[in-house]
Amino acid sequence: MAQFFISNETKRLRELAERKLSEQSMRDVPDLGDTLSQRLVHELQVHQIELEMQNEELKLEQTRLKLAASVFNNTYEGIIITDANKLMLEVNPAFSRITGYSPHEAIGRNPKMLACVKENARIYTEMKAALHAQGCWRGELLNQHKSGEAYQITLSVTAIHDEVGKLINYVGVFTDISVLKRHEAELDRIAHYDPLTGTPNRRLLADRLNQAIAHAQRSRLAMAVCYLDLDGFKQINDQHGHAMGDEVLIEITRRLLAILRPDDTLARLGGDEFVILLTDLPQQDECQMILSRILAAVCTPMQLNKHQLNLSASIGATLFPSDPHEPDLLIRHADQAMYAAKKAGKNRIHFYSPAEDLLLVQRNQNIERLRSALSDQEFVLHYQPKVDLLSGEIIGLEALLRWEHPQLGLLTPSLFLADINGSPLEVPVGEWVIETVLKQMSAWQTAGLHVKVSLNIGAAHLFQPDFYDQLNRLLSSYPKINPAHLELEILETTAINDFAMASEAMARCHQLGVRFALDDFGTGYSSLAYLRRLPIDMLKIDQSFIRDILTNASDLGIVEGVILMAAVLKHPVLAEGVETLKHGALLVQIGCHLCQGDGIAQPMPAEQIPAWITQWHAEEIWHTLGKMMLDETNSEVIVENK
Ligand SMILES: Nc1nc2c(ncn2[C@@H]2O[C@H](COP(=O)(O)OP(=O)(O)OP(=O)(O)O)[C@@H](O)[C@H]2O)c(=O)[nH]1
Repeated sequence: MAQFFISNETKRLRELAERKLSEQSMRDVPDLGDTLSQRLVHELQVHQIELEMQNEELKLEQTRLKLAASVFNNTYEGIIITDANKLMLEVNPAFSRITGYSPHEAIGRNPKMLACVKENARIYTEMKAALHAQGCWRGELLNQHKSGEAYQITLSVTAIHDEVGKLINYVGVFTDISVLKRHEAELDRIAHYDPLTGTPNRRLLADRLNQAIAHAQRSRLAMAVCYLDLDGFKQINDQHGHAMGDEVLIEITRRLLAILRPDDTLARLGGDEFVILLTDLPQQDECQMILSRILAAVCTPMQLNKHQLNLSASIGATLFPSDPHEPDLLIRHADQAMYAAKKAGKNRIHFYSPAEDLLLVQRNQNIERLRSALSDQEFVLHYQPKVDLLSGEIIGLEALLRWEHPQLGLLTPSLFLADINGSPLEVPVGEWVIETVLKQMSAWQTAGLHVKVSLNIGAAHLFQPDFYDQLNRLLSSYPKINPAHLELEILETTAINDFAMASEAMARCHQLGVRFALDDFGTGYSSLAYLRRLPIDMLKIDQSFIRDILTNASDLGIVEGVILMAAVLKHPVLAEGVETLKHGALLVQIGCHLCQGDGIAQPMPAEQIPAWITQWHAEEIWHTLGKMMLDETNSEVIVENK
């Protein structure tokens, strides 16, 4: 066969030489006639041209080969040439650089010696099929350096056939892409993982949640989306610094991962908020069990930098498919349930319930409506007088919130205050109340009416870090008002449940001159020791005790006890909810002469106050109370007491 090509090549060269000679002869060769010598000369000339041409072509070929050799030797890519049996015939220097094997160690062996064969098993099957069908393959493989270190390559393999189609060689060209892969992995890590804890971030959580939902649908086992938020984490940052806060988050992550199974997911959404996906749950009990273990793990005291920290968490959970919604909504439901756990007192697990959800939706609508009520100035304040039934003195007024609803008319707080409390509206509404009261006091003062006013302050408002500054700013803008004429009423439960915060906030505001009253006194079963340490100027006995004192001996007993307690604490005491003058008469008799209630005056708009005051002084009702006690009230009480 080679012979065939050689003679063909010879023939081609001869023809070319003949043609070249005939062109030349026409120009410069003298005509020697048709003799033997002429033919010989011709033959020689043709042969000479033939040799020159061969020489030329050899030079060209040599240049090409040199170039090919230079590429083979200098290219950055590793090159392997094998025989048809895939045994290496030639490798280039880049091969040795990448693989760690010298040509001597490689030649005669199968290139699989370079690879992590087990990891690449599927790829080899694909490669074999592609080489068979298309004569080439391109893809990625995991190789192992002579030193044992794994590295990733892209490889393209081409099958080489001879002129008649017989497979004679394979040529493989490969590049080490480990650095590229490491960069890729780094970018992936940055995009999908939380840098502090190394757990998936929100984006990866979305992927995992989709997978978990698909898995739950296939397996027919439930999946739980759980939202975990540490309780009081801000305080750890504030007390011990952000770096320590970070360490807490890392330690919490470690504890949670120790409990979760490999198929579960722990993601950090930011701050102290984590989402946990629990898969393959036969029932809710199982979920409850795992979450209880998680809660216990969070609560186990933590020793960090010589400090012992006691943490807890609030967890909300929802189960798919009983909560059959899309991923975003499942996370929102778990978040809502977590919020309910916080509201119920923290350090607990709460499961999402659609009925609760409905209530929440309604509440959010209500809050939105109340927000526009505030901006549209639909809130008003009514004022209820507080009097001394012994002297007849008006000791102050309590400002009470009302909503002048455009359709429903005047609404009392029992219809809307629950929606405001604990909502983002609590502070702005509270600030509106303080400002409106100060404005009103200022207007009354200008009209010659100097009267003390009290208002109710919610816990969330009082505990705002800038409450003192805000109050100070407001008081400064009404310099004619004596701060001691402003009284802030806080609930007994607020003061006691958050005793440290409450006493600190109250003490600071006290320095401004404002006074404090403890509202609903008696409902909190508070210890006297606690109450004694609060800067209180007035105790208000809750109206629930007052309402039935005329007919219920035990209520009367309680009120007598409360009055005694107030005396021990050396604070003035005022009875709220005095519905009739008879109640007032009895209260005076048992030692409480400061009263407030519909029996004296109902809450009224500010503009009616001056007229009421005039009338109160004119009627001098308090002078008749002593008679009332003797004639009627006493007898009723005595009957009951029996
Ligand atoms: N150390 C640290 N703190 C962070 C990080 N990201 C957010 N925070 C802080 O985490 C705190 C989250 O506080 P919240 O969850 O709002 O407050 P909390 O005190 O836990 O209150 P409750 O959840 O109601 O118990 C805030 O003080 C943030 O400034 C972080 O990467 N590291």
